[in-house]
Amino acid sequence: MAIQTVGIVGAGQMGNGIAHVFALAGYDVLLNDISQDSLDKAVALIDRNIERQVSRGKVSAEDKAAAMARIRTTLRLADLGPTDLVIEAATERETVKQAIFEDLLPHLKPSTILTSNTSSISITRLASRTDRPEKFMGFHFMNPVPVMQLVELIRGIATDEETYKTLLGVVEKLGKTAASAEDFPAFIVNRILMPMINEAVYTLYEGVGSVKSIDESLKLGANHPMGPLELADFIGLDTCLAIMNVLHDGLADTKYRPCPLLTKYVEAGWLGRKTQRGFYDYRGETPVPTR
Ligand SMILES: CC(=O)CC(=O)SCCNC(=O)CCNC(=O)[C@H](O)C(C)(C)COP(=O)(O)OP(=O)(O)OC[C@H]1O[C@@H](n2cnc3c(N)ncnc32)[C@H](O)[C@@H]1OP(=O)(O)O
Ligand SMILES: NC(=O)C1=CN([C@@H]2O[C@H](COP(=O)(O)OP(=O)(O)OC[C@H]3O[C@@H](n4cnc5c(N)ncnc54)[C@H](OP(=O)(O)O)[C@@H]3O)[C@@H](O)[C@H]2O)C=CC1
Repeated sequence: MAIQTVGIVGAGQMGNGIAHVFALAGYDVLLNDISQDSLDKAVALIDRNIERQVSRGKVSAEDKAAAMARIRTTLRLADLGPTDLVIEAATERETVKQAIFEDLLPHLKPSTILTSNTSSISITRLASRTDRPEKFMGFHFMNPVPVMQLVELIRGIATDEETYKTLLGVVEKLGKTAASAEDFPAFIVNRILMPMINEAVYTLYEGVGSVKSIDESLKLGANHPMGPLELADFIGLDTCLAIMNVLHDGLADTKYRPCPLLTKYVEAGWLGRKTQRGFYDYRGETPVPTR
């Protein structure tokens, strides 16, 4: 199936990155959020990020102007009805995602492919509550979307071959690389990455190391581009906790129990970079560890 128009639900860090790469690849993008402020911030951020690509000679000024002209925003979910592909990238909470699909379904044309950028939630379960489980897939981009090469494609139990092949073609057009994962809690990347991050939080909780020593150890001792606590702040501590809860509940194994310190940070509203405070405090000129 040919895809030209793409609706994106949720204009947070993932939604704006996804809009950025789709617009640059020539797709018409309609970005939706519940807050006008989030939509405005997302468009301003996309503009800044593409401008940086222009200044580095990676994108031409004409291509930037064309991409920005392809991005429209709306507060009304129903406006996404006529799009060919919908990518849901709202908060990592199953009830939020289910409500979005429920509200969207009456407005969708029958051929629209529905996808979720969820980090962990069952694609089969989300799909089963829609009228088109065969046209439903997990479409999992990595953060920051304009930089990361991988897209995980997750087929639910009912996803048909045409939907899978269509999304494979989209990933190719974006210039990214697809990896297929089976539909089990947190798929591949987060099944492996998130327990490591959670273990880093336990290492902090038990006093084995400080924020600084844990991050430095993994950066200098294992060549990770970011330390695990810095990466957790970058992803969002609410999202990290949500993924650990899905692993814990879905696999029923105590080895996935979320660290109580991670829960405490989320309960404090210290969600990482997006709220200016997490394992680091970002309110000053340079990040300062909070423990
Ligand atoms: C939770 C999930 O469900 C799944 C996930 O996404 S898990 C998270 C996966 N992501 C990671 O693991 C990221 C780990 N970190 C990294 O790879 C690197 O630190 C990084 C790519 C983010 C930054 O790299 P760096 O070398 O330290 O910084 P920097 O030189 O400033 O950036 C490299 C490039 O990325 C771009 N960039 C960095 N952050 C960006 C952002 N948020 N948005 C857009 N572009 C960005 C920079 O402009 C720069 O571009 P050029 O090559 O054109 O100069
Ligand atoms: N962060 C990461 O590294 C990655 C995250 N993901 C997944 O992507 C999704 C989004 O994550 P991320 O962008 O980090 O989260 P953010 O918190 O940055 O953004 C979520 C956005 O969704 C909006 N939103 C909430 N409810 C609705 C709704 N009903 N309709 C429309 N928009 C809504 C929020 O609005 P408001 O702020 O106004 O509440 C916010 O703008 C999650 O499923 C996450 O697991 C996938 C890969 C990587």
